[in-house]
Amino acid sequence: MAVVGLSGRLARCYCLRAVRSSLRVPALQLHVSKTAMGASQKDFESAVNQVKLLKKDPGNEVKLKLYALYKQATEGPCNTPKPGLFDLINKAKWDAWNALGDLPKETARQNYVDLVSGLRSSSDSSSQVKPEADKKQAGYETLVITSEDHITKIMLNRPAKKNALNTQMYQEIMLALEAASKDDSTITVFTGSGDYYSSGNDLTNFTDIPPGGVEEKAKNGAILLRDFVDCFIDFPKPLVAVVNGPAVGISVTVLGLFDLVYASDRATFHTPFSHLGQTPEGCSSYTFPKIMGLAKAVEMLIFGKKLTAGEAYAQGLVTEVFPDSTFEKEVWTRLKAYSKLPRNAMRISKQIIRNHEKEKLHAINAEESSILQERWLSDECVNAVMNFLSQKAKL
Ligand SMILES: CCCC/C=C/CC(=O)SCCNC(=O)CCNC(=O)[C@H](O)C(C)(C)COP(=O)(O)OP(=O)(O)OC[C@H]1O[C@@H](n2cnc3c(N)ncnc32)[C@H](O)[C@@H]1OP(=O)(O)O
Repeated sequence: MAVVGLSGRLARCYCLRAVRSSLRVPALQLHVSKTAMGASQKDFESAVNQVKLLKKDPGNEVKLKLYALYKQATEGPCNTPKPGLFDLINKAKWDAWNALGDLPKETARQNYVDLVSGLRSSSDSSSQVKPEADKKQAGYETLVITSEDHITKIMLNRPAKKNALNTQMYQEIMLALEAASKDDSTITVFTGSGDYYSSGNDLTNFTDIPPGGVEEKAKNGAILLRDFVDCFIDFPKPLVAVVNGPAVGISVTVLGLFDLVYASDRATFHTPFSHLGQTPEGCSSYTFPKIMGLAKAVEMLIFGKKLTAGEAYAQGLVTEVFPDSTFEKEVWTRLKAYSKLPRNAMRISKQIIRNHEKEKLHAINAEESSILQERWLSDECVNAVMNFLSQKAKL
């Protein structure tokens, strides 16, 4: 029977990954924040000096993070041969640096500065009260959330996996949106850490099969998807996407539910659903034709045409495109100005604009999720996911 076959193949995928992860040192996840404006060379040099003055030893894990960020900030991606298996210290340092992948130098520099600033405040801290600005919210593993200038920034933070959304990240985003809807910020911003905005659904989500088998997996996935997209439909404040790099799959489709989409000219927008044996989600089957017209929506959603930032702007999916070199600076200057506008007026205006369609969007979301539940069990989808996972397996 087809289902038994699929289940077996997914189980084999799972084993492949288990072997693979047992052979590899886990990637370091850097939970450091990147403030709105990039750190200057002077800030970076000052942070390098401050490390020497720390009163408390920060421990090996943090020292490795500092080492890796320093190397990435000064030399770029890891460019030295991997040390031998028994050269433990140099191997740990190499692994930490290598785990940063293509993280841009400026981001590494900023993350270094933020990490040192966190270390300084925790080492001087006991008696000090943290300033209101730039508070990093604790308790999230896949996100870095900061609040500054009445802006809550939710940064997807799995740069080594191109910010692919795993189950934990979906859940944390829902929690973060719930918290942001109630905090005193005026606007909420999504962005990505590293060179990608997001590579969409983490395809390894498909490998973790529960005792109820692939049907239960698909059912849980559909519930998660529906709940996740509902949070965007219902979000009451202006929601802004700062698309710092390529965006794939669900990270593109939900953009139709955002109020502003600012893109770097490095960003691309790709929804390869047919290639993956899947179908549109995030209400894109409705929002995309409405935003860009049926012909262009079909090109993206059925034929998987990848748009440049300029094309996405021309088709109305993106509000404005900025040169990558000035992207962060220009966008955050703009957002800081907007965040000073009266909070209630913005919230009520959003309600007036969006409320007519809420019910319809919820119905569309339910339908898209239920269709995907079936799709995930199809041969087409299973083969596409297996194909990706086996190409990426480094055995
Ligand atoms: C429950 C709700 C479900 C909602 C459903 C949503 C549908 C979608 O979102 S469909 C879109 C799914 N995404 C993709 O198909 C993208 C897959 N990834 C890629 O094609 C490529 O990785 C890339 C084009 C994004 C980047 O290629 P590049 O060569 O630059 O880098 P890589 O070496 O491939 O990636 C680095 C690292 O990251 C891992 N990774 C990247 N994307 C994903 C992903 N979507 N899922 C899982 N893992 C991903 C990749 O495997 C590499 O990991 P390793 O360094 O460990 O090999």
